[in-house]
Amino acid sequence: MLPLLLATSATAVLSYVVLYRLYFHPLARYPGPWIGRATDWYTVYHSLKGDRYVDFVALHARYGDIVRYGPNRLSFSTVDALQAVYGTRANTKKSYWYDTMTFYMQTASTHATTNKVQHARKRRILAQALSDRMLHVYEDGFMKLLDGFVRRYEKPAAVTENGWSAVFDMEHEFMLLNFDSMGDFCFGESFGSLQNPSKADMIENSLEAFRGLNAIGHMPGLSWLQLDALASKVSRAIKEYEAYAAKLANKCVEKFGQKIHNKEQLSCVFDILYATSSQPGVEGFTFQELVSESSLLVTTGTDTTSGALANALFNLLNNPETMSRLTREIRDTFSDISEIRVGKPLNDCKYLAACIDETHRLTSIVGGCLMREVLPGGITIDGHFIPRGVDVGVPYHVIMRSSKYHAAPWEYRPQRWLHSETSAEEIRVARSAYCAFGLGPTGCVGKTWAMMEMKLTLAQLLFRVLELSHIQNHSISEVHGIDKDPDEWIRATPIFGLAYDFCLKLSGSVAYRRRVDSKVGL
Ligand code: HEM
Repeated sequence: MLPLLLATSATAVLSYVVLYRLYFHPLARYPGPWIGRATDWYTVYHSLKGDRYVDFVALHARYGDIVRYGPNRLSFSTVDALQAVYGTRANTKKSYWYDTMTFYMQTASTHATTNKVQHARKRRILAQALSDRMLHVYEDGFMKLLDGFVRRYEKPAAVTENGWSAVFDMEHEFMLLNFDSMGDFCFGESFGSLQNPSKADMIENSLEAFRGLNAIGHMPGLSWLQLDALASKVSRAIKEYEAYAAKLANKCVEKFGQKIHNKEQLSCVFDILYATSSQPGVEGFTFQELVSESSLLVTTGTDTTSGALANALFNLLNNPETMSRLTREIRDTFSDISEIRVGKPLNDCKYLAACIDETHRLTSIVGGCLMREVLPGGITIDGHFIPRGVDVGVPYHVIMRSSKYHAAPWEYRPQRWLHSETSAEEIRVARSAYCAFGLGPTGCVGKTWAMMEMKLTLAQLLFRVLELSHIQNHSISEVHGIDKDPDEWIRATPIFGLAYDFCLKLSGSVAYRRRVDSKVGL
């Protein structure tokens, strides 16, 4: 009798919750899939499946500019929403989703800090270490790694008789390069994964494990139900990584004293953060915060930049004319590989910048919808008042491929960003919907460095390598799961799904023929 009573009560409560959410909730008038309006299991399912970036495209195509995809969640697809949700004056804060990071880390990094005051404090310090004028400090370390990276394909063993190299998984190759470069950038020493790829296992394990953490972020109840075993791998991977980062940080502190004593230049982000934090009157980072900040920079900076490079290569390989034009620009601008450095000639490569912008637009590395919680006082988006407490966001793959803002939005057309080929008005409209690096006070603080790494890597690669070709053929519809003629999107190889919301990586297995002439000194 008791079990029956309990089952009946549970069913009654559940029915009440579902009916309330569907018909009486303050967001009840907004359209969306009924299962999503009723429960966050909808989002958990898609997070675990890793297809939220595709799902948002389908949801907005079906329901319009506003979609209720969770009981308390709204997704928007307009420029007005971008500003209202993420802009400088947005009355929002990072949502609960970011707090899940602190389940497993001792101290929240800037990225994981949801308190606006604390976030602003950390961000001010971080911005000093990553400002434009610091680029030259980090440049030498990166150039050395990049040289080793490009040369690695020049070893005789990598080349077959007909001049083609062995096949490389370029997404993985870029990951090793960027992992090492972030080690150098953050702690002043490369992780050495280009020489020994197993050194990158730590980061690869943690990425796959983020799948569970991501799901919990969308439904905190999962952790109350002790289902965070889903993320136990995250916990292990992050602990292992934190211990490693703490070791590196201690080493940096030791070296810092010597550098000051010998009047040497401070050369890594940790040094700059440590120096800034030690200034009198500055509410700087504690040692624990320094470790957390630098180690988290490594993960935020590795996966994003390497993924974006992989996506750039994917788009170029699938658009041979664009590849030729870009290669011409690089080779007309530089007459020797040693000239490809940070500076004006590289910045003057307008087509290179356009190819990178177009890569971010069409194949944004940010997969899902970065959530913000509406603060007291609410916000108004496109004339709709959204009350406090609601989670709001704009999915990148929707807004950056919207025909409202971009002509032929599914085509890779770098010229859409060039004033010589596109009207100022079209560019203004497209820019207003461009958000690859986020916007406002929580936008990417590493953007300048990331863009520089991408420009240098692509320029060096296209300067040195004669020809690149995809080896394995998979259609883009396999990658994106969208209804698109595969012939338009030839030869893509999905390498990495979408374990974490923050990641869409394409590219694939690539072989190359190297350029053999005096200019590249081979
Ligand atoms: C192509 C490469 C990159 C892309 C597309 C990218 C994109 C983004 C985006 C969209 C955000 C906002 C995330 C959010 O709101 O949750 C972000 C934040 C951030 N990015 Fe990047 N990023 C890239 C590379 C980098 C690099 C190289 C670094 C480090 C040097 C970096 C450090 C950060 C940090 C620390 C934040 C958090 C900022 C804050 O909360 O104030 N990113 N990035």
